Amino acid sequence: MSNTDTIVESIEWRDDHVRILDQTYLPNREVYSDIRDVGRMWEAIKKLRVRGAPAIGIAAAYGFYLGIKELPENAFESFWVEVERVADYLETARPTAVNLHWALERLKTTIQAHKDKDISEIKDIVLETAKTIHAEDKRTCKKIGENGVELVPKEARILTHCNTGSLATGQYGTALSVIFHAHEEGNKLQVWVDETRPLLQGSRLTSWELMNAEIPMKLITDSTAGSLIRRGEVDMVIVGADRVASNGDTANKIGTYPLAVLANENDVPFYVAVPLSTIDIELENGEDIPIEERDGDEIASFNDSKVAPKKVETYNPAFDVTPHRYVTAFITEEGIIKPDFDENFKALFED
Ligand SMILES: CSC[C@H]1O[C@H](OP(=O)(O)O)[C@H](O)[C@@H]1O
Repeated sequence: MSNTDTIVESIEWRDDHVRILDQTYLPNREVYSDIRDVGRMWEAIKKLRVRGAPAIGIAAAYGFYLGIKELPENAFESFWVEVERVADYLETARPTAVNLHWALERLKTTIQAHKDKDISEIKDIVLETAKTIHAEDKRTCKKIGENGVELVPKEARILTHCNTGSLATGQYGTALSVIFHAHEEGNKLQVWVDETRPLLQGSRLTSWELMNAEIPMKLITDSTAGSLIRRGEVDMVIVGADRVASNGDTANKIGTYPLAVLANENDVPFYVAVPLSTIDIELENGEDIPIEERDGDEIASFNDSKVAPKKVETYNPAFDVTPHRYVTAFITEEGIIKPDFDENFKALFED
């Protein structure tokens, strides 16, 4: 068994509930939580107990099932009203990662096609579709990793931002899947891991995943990345994404945009690893991507102790948008997508 097959799974359907690895406790404790209702799933997504665009989509799909599974089976009209309400409720958990919306739309479209069936059958279809979305994502992320290996030099110093590993997806990850697979192929890697303030997905989660996989890495502050790039100590940057517009403008964790500009300025390739489920093909460009603004206390406190004066004013956007001109290529399950992104993405989405 290759060591990529032993990579952790952050979310799992178990008989009648969802089991998640609660990422807010990592890396110090591996705490698993059983989620049995849609309200708990909404809270888990909101608090980043489960996080990362693909994982959020999978979690929302299971959450949707949890939200409808107890609905009465003899009240047809109110069932369909509740279906919309549950989907709308889950959509409010986090606005930027398009996978949340994509998964819910896919579930609603699927059951619309079975409107003539009994409610109990429709509930079963929802659960089966959620499991399919989950299984597809594992295969998709493995493929992203396999496709990305061709871009990784035999010896490479790779910089990455936030967490894009198995924890952020069904398994393997996106940008980290490329790193896992290149390592598996025998490439000599060293990964620069941005800590990724304020929630430290890099230091807490990416470090944990890479050390578990025994991949050489060094943890750095976000503000160190620029001088490493300037000094020629970074051979490539690979990040994930939360929403990609049809022209290639990319929303990702805050701090991605400056990395892209610095990589471009220093002729370092900047890659975005992303499943097609994160591409919002209806969106013309990145201007209208909703950017989640989170509680300022995430900046003003650390481990429940204040690191800023009481009542300090804050601004805490969780994502930024990188214009497509700074992206060298996208690494997807369908292969490497180079400019013109508009044309090439549309070709991928043609029926
Ligand atoms: C593979 S998607 C990972 C993506 O999601 C992260 O955001 P968050 O930790 O807030 O869910 C970050 O933007 C990653 O690139």
